[in-house]
Amino acid sequence: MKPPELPPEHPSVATGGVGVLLVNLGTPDAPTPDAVRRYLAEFLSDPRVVEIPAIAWKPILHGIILRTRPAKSAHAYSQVWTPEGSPLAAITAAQARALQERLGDTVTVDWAMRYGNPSLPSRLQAMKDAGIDRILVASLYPQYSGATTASVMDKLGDALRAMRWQPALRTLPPYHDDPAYIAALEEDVVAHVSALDFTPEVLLLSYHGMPERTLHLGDPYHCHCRKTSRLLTERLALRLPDLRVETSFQSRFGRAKWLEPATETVLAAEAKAGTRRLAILAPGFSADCVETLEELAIRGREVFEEAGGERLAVLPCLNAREPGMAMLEALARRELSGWVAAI
Ligand SMILES: C=CC1=C(C)c2cc3[nH]c(cc4nc(cc5[nH]c(cc1n2)c(C)c5CCC(=O)O)C(CCC(=O)O)=C4C)c(C)c3C=C
Ligand SMILES: [Fe+2]
Ligand SMILES: [Fe+2]
Repeated sequence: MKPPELPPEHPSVATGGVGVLLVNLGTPDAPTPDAVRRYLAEFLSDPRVVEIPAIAWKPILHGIILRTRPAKSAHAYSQVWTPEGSPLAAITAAQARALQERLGDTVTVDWAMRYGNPSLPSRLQAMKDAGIDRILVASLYPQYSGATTASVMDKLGDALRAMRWQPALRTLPPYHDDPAYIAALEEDVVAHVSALDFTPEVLLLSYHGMPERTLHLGDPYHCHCRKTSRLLTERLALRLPDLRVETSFQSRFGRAKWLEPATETVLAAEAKAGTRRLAILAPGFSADCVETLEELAIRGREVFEEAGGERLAVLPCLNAREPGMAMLEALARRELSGWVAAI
């Protein structure tokens, strides 16, 4: 039977598209104190990130932190800023372009940030307006934590609540122990370590820290990090048998106890104990950012060298290079199954 014709004044409606929305944490729009203050105000007001009751936290945030930290952080950002903007945004955009290439034009790939720009609600709406009504939201956090993965889910819920006509969504599960992720890290570490002009004695796997309390409250983040380290260590033992692999947590914030050991403590302790050549990898970051390029490669290096270390290599994150993109393609194809015929 012929479908009834739409009345002539009916607007055309785009539907039926499938998309992937890559999401990362977010970053300031510029390496200036004002832009950093705007970014930190949004980020540090998220109760998933700072789990202190608002009545106690707001005066500290607005009275102290947002008055002092933006200038310090803006200096850190200005040391790593690129012609394409913040490294985190530039690399996430490059990952989206590379994934688009790999998936072909049956799937539309876009990217968004949890905090700052391009915002998650704006890109979700833009995809829906373009007729993409089945969307895989892929948060680029291999290890689950309430502060990251769950916060993206909260924001998605907020965005959906404001939409009359919602797209169907799928979300990428944490992939901390996925063989494709471990294989990408293994391949990348072996390639980078073999290309160094020195042989590191130690590979330090440095993850972003979290308040220790979150572990006791049931957040699986610490276990996910430890499992990634264990699986990667097992693989590397076969390829680089003389390399000792250690794990640490960086980026401590505030006065509470954070997960240990702290990266800077390990860097100093290793150097003092006689380690002269060390490589660091940050497997929990899918893209290089201020935490790897400034905190590890600039400040971490100072700590290691001041304690007697001689050579430090900060290995790049998976970024948009082949091993990491092959992994993202494999994860995306798996999660899109049934939505797209044999892509
Ligand atoms: C209570 C504070 C913070 C928690 C908890 C936290 C968790 C967390 N963060 C990442 C990933 C990134 N964090 C980045 C920067 C950053 N993180 C915090 C604080 C907490 N993070 C601050 C204040 C900042 C800004 C920089 C600074 O002022 O020191 C970044 C880099 C962003 C960039 O623009 O380059 C990433 C990525 C994870 C994975 C995580 C919990 C697991
Ligand atoms: Fe952070
Ligand atoms: Fe940091």
